[in-house]
Amino acid sequence: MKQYLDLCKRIVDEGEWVNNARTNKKCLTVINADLVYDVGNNQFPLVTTRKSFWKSAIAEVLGYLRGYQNAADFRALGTKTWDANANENQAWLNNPNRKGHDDMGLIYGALGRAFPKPTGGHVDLLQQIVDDLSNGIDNRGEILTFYHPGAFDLGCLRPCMYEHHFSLLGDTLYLNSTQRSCDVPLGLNFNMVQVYVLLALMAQITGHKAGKAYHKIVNAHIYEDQLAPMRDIQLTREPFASPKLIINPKITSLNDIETWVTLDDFSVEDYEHHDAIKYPFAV
Ligand SMILES: Nc1nc(=O)c2c([nH]1)NC[C@@H]1CN(c3ccc(C(=O)N[C@@H](CCC(=O)O)C(=O)O)cc3)CN21
Ligand SMILES: O=c1ccn([C@H]2C[C@H](O)[C@@H](COP(=O)(O)O)O2)c(=O)[nH]1
Repeated sequence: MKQYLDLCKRIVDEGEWVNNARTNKKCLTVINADLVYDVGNNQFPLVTTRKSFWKSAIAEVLGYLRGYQNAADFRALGTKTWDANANENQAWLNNPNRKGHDDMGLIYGALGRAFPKPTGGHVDLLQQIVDDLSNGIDNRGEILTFYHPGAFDLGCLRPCMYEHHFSLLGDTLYLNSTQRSCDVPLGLNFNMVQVYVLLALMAQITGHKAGKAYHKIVNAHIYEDQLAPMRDIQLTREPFASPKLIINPKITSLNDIETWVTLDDFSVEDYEHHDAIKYPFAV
């Protein structure tokens, strides 16, 4: 939580204004931030200086792992967070590749679970990584990537957290996640939860202890209309102690995640937080 607040404060104190053409908004921006989550010791990085809707964040991860590409599937899991990008973004609405209402196109897991090969066909990157790690193999390239520049015009948004690299040291699993662009008030509140949950789940289903997750952010920004609530409300609040995330121990395989896991398989204990803050969302 402290590292999150430090980053918010750094943007407010040292950020530079950058015009963003896609959203037509200005962003107060810094380059490079490195966050670390101690997953092995259950230091769940949930924001406490406002109410965090952590279930939505986990629903997004489950959708990515299942390769979903439709906002209705994300809603069925329990989050509406992809509705606006699927249905309100004018560039995507005008794109002839969009297949109707709620279609998100080739994004995130749709790529990671079926990455197109130059020679034709696809590779299921996630299944390969799960198989390797389950057999104790780390080939120094256990990389789940959602980044495919040739597919940018086939999806509603380029992936923000675009790469997750897993590593084994003995029986401990580590994760390095890379994010190219980060909406710190809204997106990062979720992305910290997601990096944490991804390592915890992958360790659980591949039979390893979870170590640390290292989260690299390149462009970290606050949109112009989010600055006042961040600076004048959220940053004036004292954080509470970190809560605990509990994951159903019956989740033991990728197939479980694909077939029966729901948000009921996750709970948070001892979550003390300040009131909700509704930040504007840039489509
Ligand atoms: N501008 C922008 N920021 C983002 O963080 C973002 C995107 N676009 N587009 C793709 C996804 C969608 N994400 C979202 C979308 C909405 C919320 C949001 O509205 N959060 C509210 C309420 C969440 C709820 O009730 O479930 C919040 O207070 O956190 C958060 C992340 C993260 N990503
Ligand atoms: O997981 C996510 C997804 C998206 N974001 C934010 C980062 C940016 O503010 C927008 C994406 O806009 P681009 O023009 O494609 O950079 O969404 C996030 O923080 N986390």
